[in-house]
Amino acid sequence: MINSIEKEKELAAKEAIKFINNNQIVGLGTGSTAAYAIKGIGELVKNGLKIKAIPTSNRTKEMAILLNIPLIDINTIDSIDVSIDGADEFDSKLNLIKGGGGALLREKIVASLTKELIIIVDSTKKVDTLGKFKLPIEVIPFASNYVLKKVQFLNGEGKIRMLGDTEFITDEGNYIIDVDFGLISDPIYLSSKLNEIEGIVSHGLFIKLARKVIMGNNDTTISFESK
Ligand SMILES: O=C(CO)[C@H](O)[C@H](O)COP(=O)(O)O
Repeated sequence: MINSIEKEKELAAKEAIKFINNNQIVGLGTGSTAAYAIKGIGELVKNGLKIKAIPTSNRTKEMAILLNIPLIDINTIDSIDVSIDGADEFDSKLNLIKGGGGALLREKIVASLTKELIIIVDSTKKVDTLGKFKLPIEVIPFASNYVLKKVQFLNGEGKIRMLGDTEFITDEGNYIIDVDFGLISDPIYLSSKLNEIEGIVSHGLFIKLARKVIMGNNDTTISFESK
C-alpha cells in the first residue's frame, strides 16, 4: 500500500509532466519525488514523446538510461525548456531549500539554465519561513574546516555530512556541510553572503529560480506560481 506522502509526490509528478512538449530539452531532477516524474517521462517517451534530457545527478542519469530517455550533453545547449525537480522546503515566494539528496550543485546549474523550473513536492515541504531543514552547502574538501568557521560568523552551526564512517562525496567529488541557521528571515541576504565565501561551490538556497511549485495535497494537487 502506497502511503499518503508517496501518493502526494506521485500526484505532483503526474501533474508536472503534463507541461513537457515534443522536441523540448528537459532537466531531470534528483530525489524520491523527481523519480516519480522521471518514471512518468519514461512512459511518455515509450509512447512516442521526443525529448532530450539532462540529468542532475549520476543516480538520475542511470534511471534515465534504464528508461531509454534520450540524453544530451549540457555543454552543447544554450538553455533548457523545462526542468522538473523536488525540494526540501519552499516558501510563499517560491524560494527553496534543496540539496537533501546531495545533488544541489548540478541541480542549481540546470535550474539556472532552465526557462520553466517546476518544483514538485508533497505537502510537508511548504513552510512560512525557510530554515527548519538544515541548509546543504557543497564545499571543496580542502576548504571544509574554513567554511565551517566562516558560517559561524553568519550564525550557522554546520556539520560535514557523513555516510557511515566517511564523508558523503558528491557527484563532483565535494563534501556537503549541513548548516543550521535557524529560521532564515532573509534568504536573499544569506545567499549573497554565502556566495562570497571561498571554497563554497554551491548552496541549497534557490532564490527566484522556480516558476511553479506543484504540491500534492491529499488526493489532489495545488499549484503555486511565481509572481
Ligand atoms: O534537492 C534534492 C536533491 O539534492 C531533492 O530534490 C530534495 O532533497 C527533495 O528530495 P525528495 O523528493 O526525496 O524529498
